Amino acid sequence: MGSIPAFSSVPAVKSSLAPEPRDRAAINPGKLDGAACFGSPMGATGGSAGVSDTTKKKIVTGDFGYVLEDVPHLSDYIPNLPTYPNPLQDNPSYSVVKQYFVHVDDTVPQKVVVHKDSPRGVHFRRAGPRQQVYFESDDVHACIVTCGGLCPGLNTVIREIVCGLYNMYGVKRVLGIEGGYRGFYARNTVPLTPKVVNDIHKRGGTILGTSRGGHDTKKIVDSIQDRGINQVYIIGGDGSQRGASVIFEEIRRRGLKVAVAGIPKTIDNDIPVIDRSFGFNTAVEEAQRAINAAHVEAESVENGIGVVKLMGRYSGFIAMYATLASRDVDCCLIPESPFYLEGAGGLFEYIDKRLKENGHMVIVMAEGAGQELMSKSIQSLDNHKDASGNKLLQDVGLWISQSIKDHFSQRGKMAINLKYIDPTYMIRAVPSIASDNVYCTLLAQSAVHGTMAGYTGFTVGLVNGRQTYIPFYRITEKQNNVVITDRMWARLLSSTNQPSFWSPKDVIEHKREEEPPAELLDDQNFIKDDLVGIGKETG
Ligand SMILES: Nc1ncnc2c1ncn2[C@@H]1O[C@H](COP(=O)(O)OP(=O)(O)O)[C@@H](O)[C@H]1O
Ligand SMILES: O=P(O)(O)OC[C@H]1O[C@](O)(COP(=O)(O)O)[C@@H](O)[C@@H]1O
Ligand SMILES: [Mg+2]
Repeated sequence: MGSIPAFSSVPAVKSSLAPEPRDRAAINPGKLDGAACFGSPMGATGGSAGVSDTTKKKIVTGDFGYVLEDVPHLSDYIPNLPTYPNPLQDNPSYSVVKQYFVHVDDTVPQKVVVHKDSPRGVHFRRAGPRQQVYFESDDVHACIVTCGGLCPGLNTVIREIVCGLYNMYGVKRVLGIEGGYRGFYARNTVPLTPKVVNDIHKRGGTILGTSRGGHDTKKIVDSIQDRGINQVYIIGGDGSQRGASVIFEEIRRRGLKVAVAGIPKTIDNDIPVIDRSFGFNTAVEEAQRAINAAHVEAESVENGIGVVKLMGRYSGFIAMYATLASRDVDCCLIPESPFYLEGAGGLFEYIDKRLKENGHMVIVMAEGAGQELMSKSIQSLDNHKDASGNKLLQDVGLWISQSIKDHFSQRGKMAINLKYIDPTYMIRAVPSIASDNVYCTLLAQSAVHGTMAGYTGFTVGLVNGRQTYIPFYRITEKQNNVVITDRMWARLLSSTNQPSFWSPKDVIEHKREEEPPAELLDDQNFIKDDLVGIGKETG
């Protein structure tokens, strides 16, 4: 891939102002607060504010430690782009809304818990419709692709992108790319209209199909160019967003007027920055059915043990929230919290104690938990990867079930009755629940508003209950994991009463390792405490 023009080629102040005409304040005459100051030509007036022009990152700083991690805009690399009035201003449904258009300088803080002297910290651009758009409706040729594993809500996002483009912006040409990234060059496409997508949110899966692997950037961008596509909507997880990022970079390198938007999808909730991923609540809800079944089976027999394995290759959020929601679970095992089987404080000792106390127990495991404990022969397959490069795991549920059975039969102490339930694919193949459907709608509409306004190279995401545009690198640079020194994991430990499998010395050392750096650009897990947070205001 050739070199990518850095933002340094863009005049500093323009890069923060370009997306909106300067008479925006007259249209939305709300009082500008301090955060809005960077939007005025602050660089020219001096002070501490300025735009970083040394990297591809579009960082804008303001007073009192204000930082905006902004997203690229088509006008960053294509000069003199014309703008058009947003057709929404004539839409009867929206025209009645007071200040429907988002103010040019609206941004959303990443950190909402602050002290009186805290710096204002990192912000993201607020999502939503802009007064001016960079595409004429008739000129838009959009495409949608779904990549990676399934997740409840995929069809809802597809539906709402199509309906958002049609109904809000009068866009008539939307193409579905079938079968994930490779579909751009190796599969068919399907025209998408509101009629075609009308009922799809009631179905699980994705009507477009999906795949792992098959990301050939050059072929994908050639196909985008050949088909005359100018808006690309990519629905997928961390891998897909990495793919979206390189597609965006190649598009920018070629100087094409093509906006690229990512809609983050992960059943595991392992994407950082965002409050939670769509479909996650549905998965947690569906997992309750398996846990209930395990509980019924376990409590109906003597020394009954129900083992449930849930998704979570590297992050145990589904297992943690399903456990907290259920209250029938006696032990939850996740990849982030190492455990051991034998000896004092180990799992076998706890099972023995729990069965003696209560006569039955339920264990919930994330599939990535305890991988390191599995026998050497199983671990020899450890380096096997799927087509996207994700580590292939062995069935930890089967292994732990067998280990528990072996342990109790060898000692001849206690006859146990163990039932293993593996609902892995059932929790992600279902249609999304109502709250996820609403969430998917807002994400899809935010993505449409963003691309129409000329933003590109962004992922749309909920940050502190607000829709935002987040630069790709923030989504892909690290993984969201359960922090076992956070309050949420402590809540879980106290609800199950399971051992932490940690010595006091381990806890102190772990806390030290997890100590968040004091600088501004850190990504603390402050919001993860309230991850489910569906009661928060959105939009
Ligand atoms: N670093 C990367 N660069 C480009 N494409 C990638 C990268 N990582 C993954 N992809 C592509 O993204 C798609 C989905 O990735 P995958 O890891 O399977 O799922 P998810 O997006 O849900 O994490 C696949 O087509 C894969 O080839
Ligand atoms: O068997 P598949 O389709 O590869 O999917 C299984 C895996 O996908 C996951 O759900 C995560 O995948 P994504 O990153 O695509 O969301 C894991 O929890 C699970 O191990
Ligand atoms: Mg992934």
